[in-house]
Amino acid sequence: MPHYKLIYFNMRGRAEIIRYLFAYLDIPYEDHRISQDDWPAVKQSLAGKTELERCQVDAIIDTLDDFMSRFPWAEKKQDIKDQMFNELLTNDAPGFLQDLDLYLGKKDWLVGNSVTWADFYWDICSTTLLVLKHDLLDKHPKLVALGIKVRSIPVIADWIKQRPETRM
Ligand SMILES: CCC(=O)N1CCc2c(cnn2-c2cccc(F)c2)C1
Repeated sequence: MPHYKLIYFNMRGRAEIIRYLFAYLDIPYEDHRISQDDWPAVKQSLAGKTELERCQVDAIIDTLDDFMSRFPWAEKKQDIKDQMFNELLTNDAPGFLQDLDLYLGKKDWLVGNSVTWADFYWDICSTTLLVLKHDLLDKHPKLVALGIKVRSIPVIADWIKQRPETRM
């Protein structure tokens, strides 16, 4: 049984639904509650170094998630699903990727001068998009290089090595 650790603040908030599910399914987990005193240090380790960078990280995360959320993942009619996926990958993805490529520019990372979870999320989303369209990033070598940089971070590389192999 994997060891689950739920990290949130000492409040119900957005975590309580997860706590209910763990309780209902009788799944053991560590209910780690970050104190207000510890939050500044934890927050700094997770995101950008300034408020502006943190906003930029959030904006990129939401932009990636919005695009990925447009795919009808749960569509049961395969012909409809295929058509919608193809339209998104053919008609919408090029403009989305052009914008992201422009935003990355000549930087090493999407935000600031060190890795953030925006870079992580780009690698996660682009890995799935490449499964769907293998040549998707052929015109975006800098975006490909960003994914390679993320996956070369030792602890990320270790996770990828040990995670279950799944198509999506
Ligand atoms: C039936 C459900 C299903 O096939 N999937 C669930 C959604 C999903 C998959 C792969 N990426 N992805 C995703 C990632 C980030 C944001 C987002 F909205 C979606 C596969």
